[in-house]
Amino acid sequence: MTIQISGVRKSFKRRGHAPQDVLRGVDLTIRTGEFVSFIGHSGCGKSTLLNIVGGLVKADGGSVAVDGQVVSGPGPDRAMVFQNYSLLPWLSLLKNVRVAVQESRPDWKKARVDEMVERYLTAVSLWEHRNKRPGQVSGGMAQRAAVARAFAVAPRTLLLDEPFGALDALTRSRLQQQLVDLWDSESETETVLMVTHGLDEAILLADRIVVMANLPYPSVRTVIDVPIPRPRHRTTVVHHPAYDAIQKQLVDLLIADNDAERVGAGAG
Ligand SMILES: Nc1ncnc2c1ncn2[C@@H]1O[C@H](COP(=O)(O)OP(=O)(O)OP(=O)(O)O)[C@@H](O)[C@H]1O
Repeated sequence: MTIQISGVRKSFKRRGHAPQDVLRGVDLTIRTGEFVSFIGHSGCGKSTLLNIVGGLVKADGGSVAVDGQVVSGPGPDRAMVFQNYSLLPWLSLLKNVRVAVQESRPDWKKARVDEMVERYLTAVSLWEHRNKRPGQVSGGMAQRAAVARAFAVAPRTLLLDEPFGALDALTRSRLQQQLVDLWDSESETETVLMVTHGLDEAILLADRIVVMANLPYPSVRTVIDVPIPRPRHRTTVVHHPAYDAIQKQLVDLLIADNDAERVGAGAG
């Protein structure tokens, strides 16, 4: 499904201050089947943009259209995964996934719900832990349950907001692989948008990396193609001839943005 982001603007009111512009005219087209990462300094509006695409936050201006339909709220075609799992702590992993599927897909028969819940809890190796509550499992397992929950509603687009940011490096790398495997599998999920702070994670996973700019002009700074063929593996991807150049470009852009923000803050 094509996601067309056109002139999206957003500002937030701040008590005792002028409203803060968080996004000033974002234009971006995301094609069906793409994996797009969003990177930029803290506070540059990455989560806000993802939430606008997810229909959780309303833009002040501009629009997001999915396959030509303007987004006016959340929908089962777009599932989100957040850094803090956002599982319901009083429900088992199984019930967390099942409740989400039942709410998102009220038209599905029980057999279809059960099949999707089992398929994705099994795919993330949690079926035998399905009766445990989130507080009884590790952070990595809880995040796997959140990933299973997102895939189980069969969204065509997955929106990931720093999903692995709170995990240790080893767990993070396993989950990155599981995510790509699920995306590559026969899942209905075609397109992935992922906010990340990890340059390596962005290069490993993305077809394109959207670098967001900070104040004084928060928007899309540039979009970088990652022409590294799939399947990619973290141990080999770093040896690809394009890897170092992309990493350097990202570092340079982020440093330049830091400097621009300092100048902007000084001028203001
Ligand atoms: N609901 C809100 N009310 C007021 N301000 C908000 C709200 N949501 C976000 N902001 C502000 O908007 C700016 C952008 O926030 P956002 O979370 O989109 O940034 P981000 O790039 O995702 O940051 P991070 O990388 O730290 O998660 C921040 O200054 C934040 O404080």
